[in-house]
Amino acid sequence: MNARVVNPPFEPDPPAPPFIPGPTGTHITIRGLTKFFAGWPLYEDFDLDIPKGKIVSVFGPNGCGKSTLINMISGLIPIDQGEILFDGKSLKETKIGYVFQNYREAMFPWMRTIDNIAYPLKLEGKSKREVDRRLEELVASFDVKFDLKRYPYEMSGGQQQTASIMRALAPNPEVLFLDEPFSALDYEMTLFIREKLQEVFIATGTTMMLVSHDLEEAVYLADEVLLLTKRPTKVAEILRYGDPRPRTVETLTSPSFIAAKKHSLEVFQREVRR
Ligand SMILES: Nc1ncnc2c1ncn2[C@@H]1O[C@H](COP(=O)(O)OP(=O)(O)OP(=O)(O)O)[C@@H](O)[C@H]1O
Repeated sequence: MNARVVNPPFEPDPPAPPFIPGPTGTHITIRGLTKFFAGWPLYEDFDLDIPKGKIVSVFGPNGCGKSTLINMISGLIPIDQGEILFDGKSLKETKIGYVFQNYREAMFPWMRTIDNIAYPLKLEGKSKREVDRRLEELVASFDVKFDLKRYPYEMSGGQQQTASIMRALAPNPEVLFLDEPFSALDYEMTLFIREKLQEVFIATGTTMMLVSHDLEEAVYLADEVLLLTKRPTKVAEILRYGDPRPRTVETLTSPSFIAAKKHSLEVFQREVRR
């Protein structure tokens, strides 16, 4: 008689590896992050610790997944596998802000700029008094000289991006993600917004993750430069850069800045050629 196996033996999934927390001072812990696009791995079993109260610049070869990384951490793109925790909490329990490269599509065109900035506060159910107080604080800290009653499309690119950053910061996020926030701006506006961002960072200590194509900008703002490999993407190196803040035009010619930039460039070139 032929023995026929009707039900194959039950094989439970292998147990998930134990979650290993990051070192003291870690804000975002990423473990076993896996993401495939069209059957091709972009990230596979990727681990990373992002420190709290620091600016981390993400830099790496074209298409290595810089934007996808911050989009996965911020929940804009789903992950295939892995775990991402913010101070041990899930994304749902964490307040985050996001600044897009394309500010023209980031604002609601039917709302005045001031209402765009107030929008996340209203979503949180803040009273008119609380909203007005927070808006006043933001206007003061960004030294806003333009009319926020105008619609976004009536303002310059730099003014729109300033307003986008104000909106992202309005609810006092625990983490701010910025995807090439300066790449569509002229140099003067880039310098202005970069300084404002640095001032806000000094005042609030908000953890920030910044994707940048510009190595000078990436290093200038960073406490850590996260240098990535080509895909399947790994951490090539994490470069710590500790010049005191506020960093100024003089910083750009300091030996430590030049050394950090040179080293980052060497790692980048090594990875591009690999
Ligand atoms: N929705 C998608 N479907 C398929 N492939 C995708 C998708 N999104 C991104 N990719 C691919 O994943 C890779 C990483 O994209 P991503 O935009 O994150 O890289 P990046 O490092 O930010 O790129 P760049 O340096 O060009 O700004 C690229 O090869 C891209 O083509």
